[in-house]
Amino acid sequence: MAYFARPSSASAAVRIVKPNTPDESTPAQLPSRKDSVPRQTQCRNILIYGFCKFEDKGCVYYHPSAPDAIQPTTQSETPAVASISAQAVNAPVFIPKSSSVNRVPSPSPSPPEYQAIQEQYGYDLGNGRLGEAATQLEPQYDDFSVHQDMSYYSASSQFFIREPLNYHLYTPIIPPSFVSSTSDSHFVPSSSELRQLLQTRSEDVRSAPQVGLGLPEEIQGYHTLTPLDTAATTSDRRKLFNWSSVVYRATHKADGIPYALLRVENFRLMHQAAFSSIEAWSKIRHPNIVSVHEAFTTRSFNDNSLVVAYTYHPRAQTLHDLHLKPKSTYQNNYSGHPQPPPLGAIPERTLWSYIIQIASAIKKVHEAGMAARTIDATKVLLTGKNRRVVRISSCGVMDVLMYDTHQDLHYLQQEDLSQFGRLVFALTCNNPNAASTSNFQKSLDHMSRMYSHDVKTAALFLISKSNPHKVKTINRLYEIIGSRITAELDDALEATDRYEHELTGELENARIVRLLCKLNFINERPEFALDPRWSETGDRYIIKLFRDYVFHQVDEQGNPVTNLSHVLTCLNKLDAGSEEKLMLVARDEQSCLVVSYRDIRTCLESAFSELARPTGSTYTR
Ligand SMILES: Nc1ncnc2c1ncn2[C@@H]1O[C@H](COP(=O)(O)OP(=O)(O)OP(=O)(O)O)[C@@H](O)[C@H]1O
Repeated sequence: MAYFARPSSASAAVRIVKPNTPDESTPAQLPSRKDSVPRQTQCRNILIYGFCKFEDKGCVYYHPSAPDAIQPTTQSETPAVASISAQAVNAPVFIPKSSSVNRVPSPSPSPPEYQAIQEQYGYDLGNGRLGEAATQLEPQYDDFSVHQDMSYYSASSQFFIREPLNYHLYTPIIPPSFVSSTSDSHFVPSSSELRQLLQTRSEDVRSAPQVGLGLPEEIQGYHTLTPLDTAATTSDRRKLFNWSSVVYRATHKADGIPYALLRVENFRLMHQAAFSSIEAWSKIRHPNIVSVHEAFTTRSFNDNSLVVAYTYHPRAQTLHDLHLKPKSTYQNNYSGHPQPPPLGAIPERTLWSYIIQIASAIKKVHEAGMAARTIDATKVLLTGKNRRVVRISSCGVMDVLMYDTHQDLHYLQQEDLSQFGRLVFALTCNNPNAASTSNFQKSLDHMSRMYSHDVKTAALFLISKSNPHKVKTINRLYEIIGSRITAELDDALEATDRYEHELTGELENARIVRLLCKLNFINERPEFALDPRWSETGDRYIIKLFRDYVFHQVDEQGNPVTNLSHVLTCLNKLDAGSEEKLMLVARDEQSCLVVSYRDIRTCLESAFSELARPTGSTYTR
């Protein structure tokens, strides 16, 4: 067998090739200085295997006695060169046993060392969502398969040992022990449901509008108007005070982002100053308030319409549609007897979440010297089922509509709290009119039976009349609900952990995509620099063989191996520049190269920078 050191300084690859007969030549496969070998260079077999089978059979490299052997880390001297000996050329041909057996053992570290690293850092070769995807795409690959490379550290001696990756370059998934719960929680659904949720939202944003609705093509830069109202007919629509309103989803041409347009029909703006409140609202940013962007009037709907543009929350549902629309027999079911929560009753934990979030929004608005004026089940949106975030919508529109009435701010703020109280009554009793005089006592009894004393106290405080001795303010509500805020905060923090956990799983994806892009930029570019053998020589050839190793392996029956975890493992190691060696086999199986992932990474970087070089590159045509 003949060994050729790849003379390029960029790579320490060991090339093992079938010897050529004198008239055979493979100029393109071997680097230009291929016929010289460094006689004083330590044989790479010593480095890799600890011995060289061919030491006495023609191997031209230096074979030190055991104590003299140069450790891999110190091997950086300038190699001397020498010609290949005749024996070397006639050495037996290396024939790989099977194309899938490409692993080469590597000397360090010891398995316990690696295990310690693994335990300490929770390091996972196939980490990330793509790792999960592997199991999803390939159900036949069980957990063991995804983590098959970790099996090197089983007791069985038939497994090879791998070097650890540069684990500091990796971001392991947060170990489950640090995430209080990875299952469905108050705020965050299970991983797969979260995925589905995000997909449905994205689908919602891209859904095509109905045709033939006679809506304007574009108003004030907003196009693709799609009505969002759930009312079956126009007459079923609720009124916004005395005005009919309709909500559209529309995309703005400047940023391509969808917005919710609230249109008030037949409204004539008398004073431009009425828009001053919209300006004030557009400065309010709060997680429980649907952000206001702008307002304008238009005649595009063949009337005088007022339009206010808000942030669009895909798949948002009003609390009314979710909890109060008649769909169960529970509505107005005041039997007077204790009863289990009926189907559709809001669990107390959820109710508190709503109360705390709405209170927080009102506090923000009142502290800004404004009033919300739309604390109503038809205007509070739930944006996401598990992540029970509620947001007050339609803010600012009442200020414009009622501009002429000049209402007192204190009165409006008191009214916000009363509206809030009526909302709590409605939600606890599944009845929009639960706080009306005729229903009041029955509703209170019902609330007492179904919910804790604190709910009743908060609801009564909110609908009570303010008096000089006991002024009703949002801050006073906080004194009542304070003890419940801790649970909400805990859940919110847990949700943050969960989201970070989910995000971490996605973190590596970008690196993998970048690597794939680079590989694809480089591979198969016969036209580059008018050189049809561009991919067949030098660094590019190694990259091409690596691509085959990663993607084009076949099993013993010749079937393509489509194991995504193998792909991810290889790409992760390439990205980390692991010193681990692998054997790359030419397609004709007549030659192979032993290289480290670090070598391949160097080749990749150099080939890519050659491609990406702005000047001097002829690939600009
Ligand atoms: N900012 C928004 N993002 C996403 N959806 C929204 C937004 N604002 C309102 N919607 C949706 O638009 C629909 C209509 O909102 P609207 O305020 O008119 O409610 P409504 O009074 O219940 O309507 P309806 O006229 O159907 O009775 C609701 O289903 C609501 O979920």
